[in-house]
Amino acid sequence: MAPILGCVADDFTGATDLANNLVRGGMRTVQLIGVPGPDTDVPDVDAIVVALKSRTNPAAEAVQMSVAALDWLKTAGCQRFLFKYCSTFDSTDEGNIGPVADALLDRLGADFTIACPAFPETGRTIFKGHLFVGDQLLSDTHMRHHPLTPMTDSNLVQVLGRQTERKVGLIQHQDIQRGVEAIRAKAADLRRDDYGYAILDSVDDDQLHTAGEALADLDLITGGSGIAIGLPEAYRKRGLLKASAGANEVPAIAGKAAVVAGSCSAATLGQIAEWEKAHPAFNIDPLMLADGADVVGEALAFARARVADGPVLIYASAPPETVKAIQERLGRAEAGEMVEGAVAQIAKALVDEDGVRRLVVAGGETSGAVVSALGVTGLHIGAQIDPGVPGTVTLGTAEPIALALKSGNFGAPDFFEKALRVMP
Ligand SMILES: Nc1ncnc2c1ncn2[C@@H]1O[C@H](COP(=O)(O)OP(=O)(O)O)[C@@H](O)[C@H]1O
Ligand SMILES: O=C(O)[C@@H](O)C(=O)COP(=O)(O)O
Repeated sequence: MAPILGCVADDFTGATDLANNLVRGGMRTVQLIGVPGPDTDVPDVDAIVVALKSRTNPAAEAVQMSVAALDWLKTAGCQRFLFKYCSTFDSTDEGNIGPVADALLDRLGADFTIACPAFPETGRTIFKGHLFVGDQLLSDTHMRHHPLTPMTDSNLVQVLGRQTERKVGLIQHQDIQRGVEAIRAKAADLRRDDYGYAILDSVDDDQLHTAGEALADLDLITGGSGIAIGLPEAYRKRGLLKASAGANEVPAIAGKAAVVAGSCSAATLGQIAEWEKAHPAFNIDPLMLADGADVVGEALAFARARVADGPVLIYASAPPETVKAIQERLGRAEAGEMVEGAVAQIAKALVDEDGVRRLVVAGGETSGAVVSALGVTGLHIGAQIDPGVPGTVTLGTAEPIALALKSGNFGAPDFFEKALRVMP
């Protein structure tokens, strides 16, 4: 049977977040890393998530990768598609959410979709088109200082409107409260009035379940992982998805453990502080890296002296004022790439040379760099560690590795310890 849903995710942690919600709904899901080649076997699953590292690429590149992923998913037999981006709508006025969604709509010959980054379980809600994180508007949170995609406007109608030529409308809270038919009617009205997109309000999981039922037959849905929570049940009602127990079963992996972090998000900084209370940690200084010091070698020496006795953390993460100063000296993209490269090199050496088989990575871009360096081609999705983050087991590596890819913003303060305790 062909998969029901084909997904294109704009970063690797985002992809596991989406896969986690599909698995929790009972859909057998595999995550593939990068655009699959023509010879890649189509896994026997209900959903495939193609994880790209396209969130912060130039828009034209992100479009090209996303369309290639869509084409592969179409060839694999998928008939419905989902474009997954960040629940904090990480993007700039140049893209990449608008340009990629436009290109996917064009490729599918579709003229309308929704945009809904809501993920209430992690505090992301949308009300009257405005995105909240917890009790604050997005633009009042630390996201306004994000190293790559600072978010300074919470009005998603405006934010997406600056990224696309198509008209952007809104399906409001009260329409969703009125139920499935009201949502469909509002979507039909907007479509008739030549709107290409509707931002979809959603303040809780019930609304996302209602929206999932209402919109499950769109060719393309766009949003965060929350928009997927209503889809498995909608597919079951349509007879597309059979009851599937054990969608999250993966093998257990033994071996040494490490954590690497390149995320500078508030949640990660809190998790590092919590970890440092009881475990060893090494801080990478990007300015020393830039000066040519052997920071990678020092980090590895630090880890090698300790990893046989217990897990170690290597991190580049720093608070906003430090990141700002570093970016002013090195350039935003240059600093990001350099740090990602160093963290990935360290993770690869720990796996290849030191027997690390249980690895936690913090940060979306950072995860992309690490997963690419390790040669991972896919991930089996296991049970959830914290909302938005499942344990996974790698495909394509010489030996399977238990991997948790943590979005910067996700996870409780004790996430690193918990992940190493509960992941397969
Ligand atoms: N100290 C630092 N100074 C500047 N940039 C940094 C520093 N530490 C990490 N970075 C970069 O910041 C970016 C964080 O993005 P990401 O890994 O996606 O984290 P998040 O999931 O929190 O957004 C990466 O490109 C990373 O290399
Ligand atoms: O939707 C989300 O918030 C996450 O799935 C996600 O995409 C996070 O991205 P990073 O913060 O860059 O890890």
